[in-house]
Amino acid sequence: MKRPDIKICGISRTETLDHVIRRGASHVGFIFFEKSPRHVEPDVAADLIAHVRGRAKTVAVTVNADNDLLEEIVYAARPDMLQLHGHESAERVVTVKALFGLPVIKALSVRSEADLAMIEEYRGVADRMLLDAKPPAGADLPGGNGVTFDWRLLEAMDPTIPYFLSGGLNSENVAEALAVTGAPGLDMSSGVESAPGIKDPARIDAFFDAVEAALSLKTA
Ligand SMILES: O=C(O)c1ccccc1N[C@@H]1O[C@H](COP(=O)(O)O)[C@@H](O)[C@H]1O
Repeated sequence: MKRPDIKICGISRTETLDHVIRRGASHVGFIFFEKSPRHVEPDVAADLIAHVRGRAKTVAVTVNADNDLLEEIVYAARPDMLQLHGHESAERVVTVKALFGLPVIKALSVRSEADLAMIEEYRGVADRMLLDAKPPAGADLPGGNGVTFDWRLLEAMDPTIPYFLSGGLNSENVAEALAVTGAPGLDMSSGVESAPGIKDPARIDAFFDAVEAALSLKTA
C-alpha cells in the first residue's frame, strides 16, 4: 500500500509544525475561521507558513470565504493551497482557482451515499476532495469536531478520485480507517489535541506510530 499523504490541521505554533513534519506530515493546515479555537490571523499564519515553506504543503482552510477574505489570506500568508470547507459550489471552486491561481481542496460533509455522490459535481474541478463527517447537530464548526462517518460508504467510490479521509481520525482508529478505505490521504486535527486548539506532542507521536504500524502490517 502506498504511504498516504498526511495533513495535520489547525496548527498555530512553530514547534508543532516542526514536530509533525519531522514525523512525516506532507501537508499542514491553518484555520481561518473566527469561531474555531484553532483560528489564526493572516499575519500569524504568514510567519508559520514562512517557517515551513518547502518542507510541507501549506493549506489555508476557509469556510464560505468571500473574495476579500481570500485575498487577504493569500496575499499575507502565501499558502500553497486553499481548502474550501463550507458550502462552496463547483462554480465557486472554479472562480476561486481562477482568481488566486492556487490548487483547491474541496471539503464534503458525508453521512450517506447521497452526500458522497456530490463528489461528481467537483470532478475535474477541485484538485482534491476532503471527505469529512457531517457536524453534529448544534455544532459551531463545520469541521474539527472529532466525529467519524461510516467509512464503508467509500468502498464503492471510484479509487482514482484523489481525496483526504477526514473526521475524527486518531491513533486508535487510523489503522481501521486505512484498512477499510485504503485512503490516499489522511487529514486530522482534534485527534492529536489535549484540548480544543492545543496540539499534544504525545498524541502526535501516537498517531504517526499507528500509521507506520498499519502500513508495515499491510506490506509485511
Ligand atoms: O478544525 C477546525 O476548527 C475547523 C474549522 C472550520 C473548518 C474546518 C475545520 N477543520 C477541518 O476538519 C478536519 C477534521 O477535523 P477532526 O480531525 O475531526 O478534528 C480538520 O482536519 C480540518 O481539515
